[in-house]
Amino acid sequence: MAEKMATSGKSHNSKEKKSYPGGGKNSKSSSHDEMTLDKFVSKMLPLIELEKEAEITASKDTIAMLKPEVAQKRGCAILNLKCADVQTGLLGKTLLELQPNRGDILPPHKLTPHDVVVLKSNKADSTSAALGQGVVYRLKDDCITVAVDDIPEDGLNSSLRLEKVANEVTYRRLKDTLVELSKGVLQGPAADLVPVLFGSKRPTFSQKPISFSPFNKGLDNSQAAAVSKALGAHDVLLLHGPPGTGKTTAVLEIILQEVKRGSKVLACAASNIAVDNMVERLACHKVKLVRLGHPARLLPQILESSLDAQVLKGDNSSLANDIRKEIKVLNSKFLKTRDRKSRGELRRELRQLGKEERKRQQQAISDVIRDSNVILTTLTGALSRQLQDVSFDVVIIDEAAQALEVACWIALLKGRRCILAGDHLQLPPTIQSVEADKGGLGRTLFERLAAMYGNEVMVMLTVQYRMHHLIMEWSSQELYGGKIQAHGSVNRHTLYDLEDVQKASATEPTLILIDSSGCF
Ligand SMILES: Nc1ncnc2c1ncn2[C@@H]1O[C@H](COP(=O)(O)OP(=O)(O)OP(=O)(O)O)[C@@H](O)[C@H]1O
Repeated sequence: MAEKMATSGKSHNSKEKKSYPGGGKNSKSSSHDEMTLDKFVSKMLPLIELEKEAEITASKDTIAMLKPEVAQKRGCAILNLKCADVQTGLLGKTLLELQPNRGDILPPHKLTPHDVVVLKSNKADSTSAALGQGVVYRLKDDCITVAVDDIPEDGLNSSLRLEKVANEVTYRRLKDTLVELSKGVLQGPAADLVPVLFGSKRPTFSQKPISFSPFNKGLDNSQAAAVSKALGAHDVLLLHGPPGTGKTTAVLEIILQEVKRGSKVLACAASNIAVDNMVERLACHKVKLVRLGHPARLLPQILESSLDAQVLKGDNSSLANDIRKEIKVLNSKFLKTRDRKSRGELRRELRQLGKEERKRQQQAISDVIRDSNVILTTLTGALSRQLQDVSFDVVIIDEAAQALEVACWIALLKGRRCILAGDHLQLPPTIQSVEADKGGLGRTLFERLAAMYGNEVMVMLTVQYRMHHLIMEWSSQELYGGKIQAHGSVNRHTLYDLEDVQKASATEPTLILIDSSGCF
């Protein structure tokens, strides 16, 4: 899935060294960069399919072809579970709490919140149909809670097992986006943005620099210039942030300035952690924001900002709460009932109530979305039902150089302007399929626009706040045209300067180069 592609695993990307993009108005783009919308769609559709197949094959390799006991040993299945409780969560989802049949704690496993899993009878072989499919919602040592759309018809009273499966939802969303991009987009909010991002219309900026009174009084000159340029961008700006130069700091200032001027902002990143980071850093400002996404995937400290938490506070959700209580009572009845006919009736009643609850919840959700100035979500989360028909004045994407271009389009189609923050000279997204990678799936929008427009749409941050100048020097010279400076607060700091670090040969020098040839 896109998030994983962006953050984990071994990349097949073969780029080893990139040159500094000294593009600009007069820079010539290679034929590789002359990408029309039609070309893009027809090129990406098969590559997405290849990537999906690669992920499915990888997951089949680890589960379906293995005996259940072996799959458990490898951490991608949990055997011998019993269903200890059934509850309802937000939007009528059913939460199944599964506990070990034997012993107090679950066996060691690699399941994490938001993994897609199937629930099977413990005795079922690898080809048997699943009782249901769901998402890991909560994990504790002694139980695992799975959110399913519908309560399984049969089998919950027997011994169960969970198996991790490939998440095809992301790929479906990527494909849906490509299809949308290819047809109705010219009437959508991004109608004027699309031609600019495909090179058939020139990007424009405000004639005069936009002055602003910063919320963050400590912005350095390059950050302030980047914010000003972003506020003056009529369609697109690339905020190029080499390591530790305060890319996210500048992004937050842009968000706050946009809200101040009355914009509705969609702020995204490829990974949940990067989105949570923005939420956490925005929370101290008086800005109406909401974080979309499954609560099981959010950092505990930002749960208050989540859609679930805000919906629960809204007036519209009290009715839904009453319905949920009713559902809970019926659910426990359902678990105890063995008679087939009564189970069927209970199921019908539960379905009806679930529908009603969803309707009420949907209203409560729409209220929160309408009243928020900033909506934060992962890129694939931007295609969620909650944002259907919602448009934005500006879409801001952090970590844009680690996100698939197709994933960026999920968010971009909802906005009139966009700001992409990232560094295309660092690692690109991870692609599982060698063929898809060769075909160009991993080439990011950030990189493509940097090559197509160069400095015409790009500003670079030039002061870094993370490392000693000697560590920075190499990358600054090799990749960033020697333009990066180390801020005074880090310019000369070493490991040894940190509290509780002992003086030693490994902590005193700034940089130790180790010849690793022959080590592997
Ligand atoms: N103007 C500034 N003055 C002082 N510290 C700053 C400034 N801008 C950024 N920093 C600090 O620099 C560090 C990096 O900032 P930030 O996380 O915004 O950068 P980034 O470029 O997004 O980082 P990364 O390299 O992880 O992508 C943070 O500790 C931040 O507080």
